[in-house]
Amino acid sequence: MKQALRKNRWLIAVTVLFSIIVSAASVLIAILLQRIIDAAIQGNMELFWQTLFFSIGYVLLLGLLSYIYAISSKALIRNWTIVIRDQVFRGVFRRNFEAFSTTNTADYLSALSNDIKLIEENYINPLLLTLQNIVIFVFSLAIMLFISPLVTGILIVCTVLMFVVPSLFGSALQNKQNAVSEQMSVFTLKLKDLLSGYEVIKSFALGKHADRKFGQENAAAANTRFAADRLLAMNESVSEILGILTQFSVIFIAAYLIITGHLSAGSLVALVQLSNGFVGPVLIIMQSLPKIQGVKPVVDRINALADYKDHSFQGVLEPTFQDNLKVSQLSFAYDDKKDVLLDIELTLHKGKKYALVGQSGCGKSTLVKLLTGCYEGYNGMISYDDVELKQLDVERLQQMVSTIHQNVYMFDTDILQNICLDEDFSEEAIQSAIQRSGVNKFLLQMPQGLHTPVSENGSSLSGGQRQRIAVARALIRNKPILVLDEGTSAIDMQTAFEIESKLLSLPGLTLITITHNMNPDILMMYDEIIYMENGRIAEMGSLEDLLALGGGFSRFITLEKSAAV
Ligand SMILES: Nc1ncnc2c1ncn2[C@@H]1O[C@H](COP(=O)(O)OP(=O)(O)OP(=O)(O)O)[C@@H](O)[C@H]1O
Repeated sequence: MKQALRKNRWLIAVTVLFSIIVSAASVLIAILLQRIIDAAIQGNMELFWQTLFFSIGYVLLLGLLSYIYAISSKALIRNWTIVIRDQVFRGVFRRNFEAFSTTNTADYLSALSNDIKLIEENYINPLLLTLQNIVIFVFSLAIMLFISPLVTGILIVCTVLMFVVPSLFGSALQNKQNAVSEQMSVFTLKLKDLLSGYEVIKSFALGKHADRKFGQENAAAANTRFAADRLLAMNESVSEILGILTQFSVIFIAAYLIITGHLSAGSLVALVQLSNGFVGPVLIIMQSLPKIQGVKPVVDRINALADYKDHSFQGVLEPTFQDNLKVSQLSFAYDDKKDVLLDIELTLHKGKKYALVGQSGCGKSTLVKLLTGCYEGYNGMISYDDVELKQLDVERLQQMVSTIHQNVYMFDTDILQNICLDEDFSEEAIQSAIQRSGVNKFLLQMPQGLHTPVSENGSSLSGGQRQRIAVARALIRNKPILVLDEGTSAIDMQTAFEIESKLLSLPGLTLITITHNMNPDILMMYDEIIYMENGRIAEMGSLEDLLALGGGFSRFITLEKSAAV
């Protein structure tokens, strides 16, 4: 937040300056009114014309100044919104894999939309209003003191009373605003869940259930907002009543002073006008301060997201992978309760091909995530060319690895952009990647070819087509390490075989394939099969060696094959 405001300091200065000028100038209306009324009562035609011409010029100038203020304050809000959204977005992407996945993405969405809007409405706007009204208040006070110290004294007493109100509502409102933000976050989360689950809801005919769930969340969000608005309304009404009482006091006392000959009629009009400029600002400040106070937890949350610093993996050494990747006595638990990986000993050599197999949940994906620097909290050692991973610059390490996941995310653009992902590649590289991945096979059926739109998360493509695009995405980058996390599971057997065979024949590439495909024709092409059981490496060797061993892997492959039949 502070940085976002600092970046706009010139615009803030202009806005504040014009806010002061416009506010001060608007107070002078009272003096003009006093002069017109007194001129009329005294029958002073010269003063009348003088004041009339001055008033016309004054109103035109005030209009122009107000316009400049309005434009600069809107530009300030626009710039602030751009900067703060950018900062929150970058803060989210500064999170490492582990930190990112501990928060639901709906929370990030809610912060970037609802929370920023809440801050604009309940922090930035009230802050500008408060400043403007402080200026009006001070100028009105000065002129009123000049016209009638007695009336001013009474006004001050009433105003002190009015200031007590916001402090009564402040902390209650803070809790309510916080609840609104939290409830909106829950609402966004549920809504995202329901929309993402569209297919499941439709295919299981769960429309009514979805309606009911949405209805509950919708009502809960609206009711939480209403609870905060109810308190705001009470705060505003109490302030309003106090304001009216104050104005009545001024009029009655001023009227008394006119009757006793201590005040002119013009001064009464000026005092009434000034009391508006005195009470009005106090009212606005009273309504604005609780809003500013109330939205503080939301501001804190946005600050925490924008200023997020990743303290994991502080290593700075340039990673290399000339020879090997070693793992020694590696253990890991996600939640400090149960070890997901235990005493892993492993050496992977550059250019070799490894198949990682084992029952679902035995820790295959977790092992690969640790090898590629996704989680830092492991015990034991992972080293690239004998340098511990924690000493390496992990961002650069991750640039050496391409991963093809089972569930491929597709951006809502076309096929080409989903392969290149905003990077520039030569025509030759693109053609080579689409050939080797098998993308060319289905492009023939598409009139727009590589420029065919894929729709939201690739919904206009089949699972296999999405996976082939993911393979092209990885191949075009030519990284030394490729992780295939069941990355061809949705492709037909023949194409999957072709793709995997091509990957297996790339000489410099180190391939780690997590697979449930127990086809011996493919498995025999791997240099080593790493068979895992309950978080440990149970067996490791070529297909031939492991089958000859007749241990856990042999039983596993037999079971998998019979399950597939
Ligand atoms: N982010 C996470 N937080 C907590 N536990 C997790 C997380 N990811 C995985 N696990 C747990 O860790 C264990 C190993 O999961 P992992 O995904 O590594 O298994 P896997 O062998 O790759 O399974 P599969 O073959 O089904 O993909 C499982 O018990 C799983 O529930």
